[in-house]
Amino acid sequence: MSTPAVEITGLVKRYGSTTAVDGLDLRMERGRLLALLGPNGAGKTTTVEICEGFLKADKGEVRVLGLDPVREGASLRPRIGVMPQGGGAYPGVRASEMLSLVAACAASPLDPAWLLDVLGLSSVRRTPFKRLSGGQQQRLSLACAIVGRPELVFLDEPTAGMDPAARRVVWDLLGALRADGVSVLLTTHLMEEAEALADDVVIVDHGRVIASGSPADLTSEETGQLRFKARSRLDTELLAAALPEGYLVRELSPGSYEIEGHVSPQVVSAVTAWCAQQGVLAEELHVGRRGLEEVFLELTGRELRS
Ligand SMILES: Nc1ncnc2c1ncn2[C@@H]1O[C@H](COP(=O)(O)OP(=O)(O)OP(=O)(O)O)[C@@H](O)[C@H]1O
Repeated sequence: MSTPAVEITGLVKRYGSTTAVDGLDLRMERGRLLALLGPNGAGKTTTVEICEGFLKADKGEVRVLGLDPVREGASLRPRIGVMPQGGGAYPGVRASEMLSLVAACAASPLDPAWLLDVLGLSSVRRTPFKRLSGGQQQRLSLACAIVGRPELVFLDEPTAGMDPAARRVVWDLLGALRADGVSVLLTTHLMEEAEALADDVVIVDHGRVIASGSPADLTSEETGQLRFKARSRLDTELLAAALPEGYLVRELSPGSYEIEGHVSPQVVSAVTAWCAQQGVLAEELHVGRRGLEEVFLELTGRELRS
């Protein structure tokens, strides 16, 4: 079996009296896309920067592609791509020059012109970095991170500040990278992004992992909702009595009902049977699971950053 893309054990990093990372464990297999989620200040960027070799850990073991990012940084750097938070470039350099410069450092780079085109940046290729919009700067930074055909890319909030069309372009590109077997570790505040892209999600808070699994694993907890429409003012107490104990039945607005609890096939059948007994047809029946955002908020007890 190949070494994992990233393996972190007992990672600790302190800044003075602040413990940014507090005994974090994480394992990411090759060829996966892992999304690191967590509230502001949870320790995501610190963790990623330690993996990239930019910061030194105070305690713990970190291996990236089997290498120590600090001691073996020189061997590791050509094999990874890095997109730091907020991009980062010489303000006066033109978009295409910057990408070509980075490409020139790689043994077998992608064609910079093609990459600019894929990321919708061809029309601004002669524009200095400082005059690009925030979203364009982000896309250029992403291009720089992947132009060298890395085996593993670290992307710190890659789509922050992008409009929905640009975000879609980036998502497509990340999907293509993953299909090519590239390992991707990204941080994000967008639950939709994690749900759409990630094979694995790791939620951190206060510098520790508080939950991990696939998006489906994390959202397939017992609680779900069944919604349906019927005539208004059905007797919700009577409906609740027809279900096993513990289900909450509410009329959200006239004629619009919600049942909260574990929605099994038996529950769906009991609801429709009960409606039939009342001589009403349950329409627009919808079974929903909790989204990643709800799970996240419940676990961290905090609002997301917008
Ligand atoms: N250079 C630094 N000096 C002092 N404290 C720092 C430094 N960098 C980060 N911290 C602190 O370490 C903690 C973790 O910060 P980090 O940037 O890793 O969190 P994050 O999860 O990436 O947050 P965000 O979602 O806001 O980017 C925070 O309390 C932060 O204030």
